[in-house]
Amino acid sequence: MEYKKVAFNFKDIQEYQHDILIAELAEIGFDTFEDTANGFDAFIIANQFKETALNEVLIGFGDELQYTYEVIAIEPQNWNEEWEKNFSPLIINEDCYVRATFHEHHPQYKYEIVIDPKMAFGTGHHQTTTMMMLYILEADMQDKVVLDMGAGTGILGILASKRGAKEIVAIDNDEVCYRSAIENATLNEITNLTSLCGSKETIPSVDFDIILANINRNILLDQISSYASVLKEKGTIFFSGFYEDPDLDMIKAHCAKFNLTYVDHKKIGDWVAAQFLKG
Ligand SMILES: C[S@@+](CC[C@H](N)C(=O)[O-])C[C@H]1O[C@@H](n2cnc3c(N)ncnc32)[C@H](O)[C@@H]1O
Repeated sequence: MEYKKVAFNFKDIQEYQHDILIAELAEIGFDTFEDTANGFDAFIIANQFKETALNEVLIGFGDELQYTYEVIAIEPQNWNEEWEKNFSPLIINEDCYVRATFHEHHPQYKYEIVIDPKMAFGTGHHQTTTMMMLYILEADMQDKVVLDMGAGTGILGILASKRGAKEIVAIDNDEVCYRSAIENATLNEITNLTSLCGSKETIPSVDFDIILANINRNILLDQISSYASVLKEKGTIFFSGFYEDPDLDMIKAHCAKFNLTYVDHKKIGDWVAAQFLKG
């Protein structure tokens, strides 16, 4: 997935202006923001970036804001190269071992997952993936029908399968991830995972027992109603890809509109994962 970064520099931006601007940028598709010394960087999927929309937002501030900005294309990262350079096998909760094809096989672990990430996200090392894996390890997965939304490498669906899930539908809107999930399922001899390329409109009309979605706050807010409509009564959703403040409260409030009740959440570093129950 190609991204663009818009690097903003401000002269004396007030906190309330900073918050309003971020909220308005989120409305036009920016999904991640990182504060910098003199402003912040805002990230957007490259083909969603429209400079006219950005300028309309900025014009709305009139003379209140003095700023400069620069639009920078972010090269798609070759996660595989990065991973091979830096990756060591990962152990989660003592019984789950994630390794690459070039690492040694260790049969003593109850759940061994082999991942070849190529350009897809999902090796278990990112805090959001780790927390989702912890939820999967704690949950009852036996015979469950699972949706893995924003599947990346397919790591979450693969773990769900190894924990006894009956059927997994993995969906990603990135063609590379869609193929990566198929390849990784094969590497792990998983035969009950179907990988689909698409987004919320691709979700099949199946009654899911469990939904896994590690994406980002804005996409989750946009897709929660679709998840709620295919989740069984008393089914569970595990979300990640967002921060505690203000994202968790926004997600809780939106879930409540669709009869999804907050159960609990985990936090590692700045990242959060949360569990909701239908009903
Ligand atoms: C943070 S990664 C998570 C990957 C993996 N599930 C994990 O937990 O490590 C988010 C994934 O969501 C996918 N994605 C982003 N927007 C999406 C959308 N609208 N519909 C489906 N997938 C999306 C991205 O391509 C990416 O692979």
